Amino acid sequence: MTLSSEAAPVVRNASPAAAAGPEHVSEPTAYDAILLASFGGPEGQDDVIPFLRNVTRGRGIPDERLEEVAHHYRAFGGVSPINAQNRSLKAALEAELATRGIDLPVLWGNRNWDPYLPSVLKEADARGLRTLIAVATSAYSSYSSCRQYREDFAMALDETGLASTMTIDKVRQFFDHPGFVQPFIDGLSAALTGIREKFDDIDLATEVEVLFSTHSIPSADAERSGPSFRELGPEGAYAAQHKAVAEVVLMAATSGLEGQPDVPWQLVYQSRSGPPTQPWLEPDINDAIAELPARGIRAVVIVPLGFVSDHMEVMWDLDNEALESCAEHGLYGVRTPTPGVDPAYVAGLVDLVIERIEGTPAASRPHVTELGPWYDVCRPGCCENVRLGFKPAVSGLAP
Ligand SMILES: CC1=C(CCC(=O)O)c2cc3nc(cc4[nH]c(cc5[nH]c(cc1n2)c(C)c5CCC(=O)O)c(CCC(=O)O)c4C)C(CCC(=O)O)=C3C
Ligand SMILES: [Fe+2]
Repeated sequence: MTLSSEAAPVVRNASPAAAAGPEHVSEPTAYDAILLASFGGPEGQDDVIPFLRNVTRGRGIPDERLEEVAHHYRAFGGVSPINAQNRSLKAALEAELATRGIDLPVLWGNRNWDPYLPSVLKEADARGLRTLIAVATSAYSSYSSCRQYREDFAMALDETGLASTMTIDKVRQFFDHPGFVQPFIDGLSAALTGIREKFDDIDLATEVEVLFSTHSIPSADAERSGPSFRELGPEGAYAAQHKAVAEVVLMAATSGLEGQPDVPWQLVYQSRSGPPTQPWLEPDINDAIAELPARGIRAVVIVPLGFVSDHMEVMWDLDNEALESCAEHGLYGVRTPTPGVDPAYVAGLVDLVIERIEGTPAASRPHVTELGPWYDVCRPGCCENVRLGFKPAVSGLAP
């Protein structure tokens, strides 16, 4: 069943089974294909401005301003690492599905660059694939990392005329799924061991700081992240989810180290954009780094907790800018890996699809924080954008 496109604000294209399920978990569903949905990125210098126009569409940002953002991409030949990451991830998912004997095609579509979502939906329709389960390359709850994907699915269904014949559900936000979390634990554990080997006199409990870094978002978006009925503090589900995962990662990474040191840590934000008058989540990672020497810190581990793979934000804002900030302040700095195509992560994404096919009860769903397992179908008002206004979205419940 699909609700008509005029009927907003309502759930559109969430399968009736999904909408009817208990609070967290939808009914078992026989999906035809996985839709690997991502942000997209330019693949050459000529793509950069058209890509940025896509990202900022509807916000009237002049090309001159876009050129300022473009210099990150220009420095890498106009090529974002994100598409190569997604091609690898698609291949890894296909290999994992084949190993498990699961016959489920993986379609890859982006919000902001080729292959665009509408063309992928047309292809799916032509192949008779009409009940899709989306895996978005984004783990946490916020407008940019969840709802905007759901809105763009709804838009693509409208644009292609498939809204009444195709269903797009979406796996739960997987910030606390063990498959996503494990690569961060492994990376942090290796980095701390490496620091101990490099500086044999260093005290991990007083001279090292772990900076868990994620994308900053407007404070107004943070406040509205997650379902409106959950009291998760003024920075909403977005910050709460990151903090909860950071604690788990730190605990697991240090428990294997000799003496189980209590390593200081904080959640920091990066890649802020928007006008300076608009409040975004803080502290910025570079400001946080500047404060560290005065507290006797000698080494910093940057854990890119908000990123599923090596995006431009990781390559530029962390490896270029943040590690440079460390050097400027006389700090030894190291950045740990993103999940990328780590086998635990790939297997975890497949598990997230299987739990939807099987309708696994909430109690049996893996999750490593008290906040999860997150909802199969977004709750009323979830991650609404107060700046850009209401748009219909799939895979969510009406207020
Ligand atoms: C939370 C979050 C994620 C993580 C979730 C997810 O992974 O989806 C994310 C991912 C990404 N963001 C990306 C790139 C960009 N994001 C922009 C702008 C913005 N991002 C925001 C937030 C997020 N963004 C916000 C609140 C804005 C301001 C726009 C607004 O007011 O709503 C702009 C416009 C220019 C600018 O404003 O700087 C660009 C070019 C790329 C591709 C990188 C590559 O090529 O590797 C990726 C994966
Ligand atoms: Fe972004």
